[in-house]
Amino acid sequence: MSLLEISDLGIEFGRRRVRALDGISFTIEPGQRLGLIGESGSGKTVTALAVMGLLPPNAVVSGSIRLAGDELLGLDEGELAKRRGKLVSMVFQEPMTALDPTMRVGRQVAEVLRLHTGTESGPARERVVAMLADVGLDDPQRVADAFPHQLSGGQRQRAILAMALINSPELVICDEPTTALDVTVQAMVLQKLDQALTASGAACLFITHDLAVVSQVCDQVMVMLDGRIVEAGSVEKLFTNPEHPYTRGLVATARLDQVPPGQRLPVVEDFYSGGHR
Ligand SMILES: Nc1ncnc2c1ncn2[C@@H]1O[C@H](COP(=O)(O)OP(=O)(O)OP(=O)(O)O)[C@@H](O)[C@H]1O
Repeated sequence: MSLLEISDLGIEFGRRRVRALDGISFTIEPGQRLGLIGESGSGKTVTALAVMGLLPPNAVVSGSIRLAGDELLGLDEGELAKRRGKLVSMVFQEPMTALDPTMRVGRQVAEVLRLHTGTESGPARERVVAMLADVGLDDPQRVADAFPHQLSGGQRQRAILAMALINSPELVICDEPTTALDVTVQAMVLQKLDQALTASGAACLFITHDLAVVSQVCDQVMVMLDGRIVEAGSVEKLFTNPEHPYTRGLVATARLDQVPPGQRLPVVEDFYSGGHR
């Protein structure tokens, strides 16, 4: 049984039923890391939010999302909340919006642990500090006692990683987790993510604009364009033998070995107007 099985997932928004996802299907096996790459507005984030059960109320969803064998579509908020953080967790792009500015970082990570395991505060503190150390924070006691604004962007993003990993979820969804960081910090956070995923054996859906980033974390990748998956395969195959014209355009303009981390992919307009074929 696949860990995540998405079949013919469609999402439309609002009364005018604007289509954001057009019947996509894919699976993630336990421990597998799958990249989802595509330009802004192609539907990457709505795919992630659908799996988390966090779509806004004006979203009309069709198809099927099975996580660990259970159909998620149609579950009530209580059932979805039980799975969030424990079975599946998400790392968002902007750590400042994911962290509560008024609460010390250690307490925020401990809350996620307590919510799902009921761990008492003494042992929770120990687990939290150990987890902060695991994601590469040098002074985990100090970080645990700090408020978010007292940390650097890279430290905050690693605290978010700790929060996403503390309950050993089976699937971690990362939505542009390092886009807001500068290049050297980005590389370090990706390395810690890679190590933490390897240590826990968690699967990962990794959303990014960035060819270089996807190859650091994933071996399989899907290319999304206008709410559809237009190509999927191993990172190596995609970059050596891309089949879809859009993917060919991406690869032609951004050879993987020449893309510095942080560089954005060309957008579709560049492709159609720039003669990348
Ligand atoms: N709450 C909403 N109401 C209406 N339309 C929405 C809503 N959220 C997303 N959309 C639309 O769904 C489509 C897909 O958006 P999505 O955020 O998934 O793109 P993305 O690929 O993640 O882009 P980015 O890389 O910029 O985050 C877009 O056309 C967007 O305008």
